[in-house]
Amino acid sequence: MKQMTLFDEPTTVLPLTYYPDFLNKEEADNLYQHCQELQWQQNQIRMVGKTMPVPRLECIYGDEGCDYLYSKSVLLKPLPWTDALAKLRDSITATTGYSFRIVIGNQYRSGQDSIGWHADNEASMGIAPAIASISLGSVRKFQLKAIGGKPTDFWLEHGSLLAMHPGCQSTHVHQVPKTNKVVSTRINLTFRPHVGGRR
Ligand SMILES: O=C(O)CCC(=O)C(=O)O
Ligand SMILES: [Fe+2]
Repeated sequence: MKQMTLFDEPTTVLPLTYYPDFLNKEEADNLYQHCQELQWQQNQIRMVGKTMPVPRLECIYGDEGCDYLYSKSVLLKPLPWTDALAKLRDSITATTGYSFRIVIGNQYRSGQDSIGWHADNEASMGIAPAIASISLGSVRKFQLKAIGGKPTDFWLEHGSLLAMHPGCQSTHVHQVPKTNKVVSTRINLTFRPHVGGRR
């Protein structure tokens, strides 16, 4: 007997959820303004024996003592939550059901700022972390692929929320590639859990 199929092509279920209109235009514009006043830093990363500037600006806010070390070389020490970031954290928790202890900001100043293929699997976030990210400003391409698989492209819009579910960081990697298109600033806020520190 011929097997019935519902789809012409095999479909893949991706371990993320995209909410394009998580914030309305006014909320997103106000948050973008607030983010411009955050304490952005130009950090240095050590890779293959060389020290180089991280290709974006970064900032971190969160619970006391929730330090975050990535790529074994960049140590981020959280500043206390601002009211606006704490409010945003709570509304993301209300939508997704996930809890967060820190938020890391990325500021992509131009198309030459980027983040390469990686998974956010630092031990400080615990096992199978859920990560939620808010995008503001210019739209940039975000790619997600299963390890050894082909990328799926997402265009992360102003005011959108992307939730990467538990397990995503073990099975998939993601990036925001450089682009030669003329793009202005994009700000991304990634809310993350943390196993240490004080509440
Ligand atoms: O800018 C983005 O959308 C992704 C940022 C990211 O992957 C990270 O901070 O780990
Ligand atoms: Fe990431």
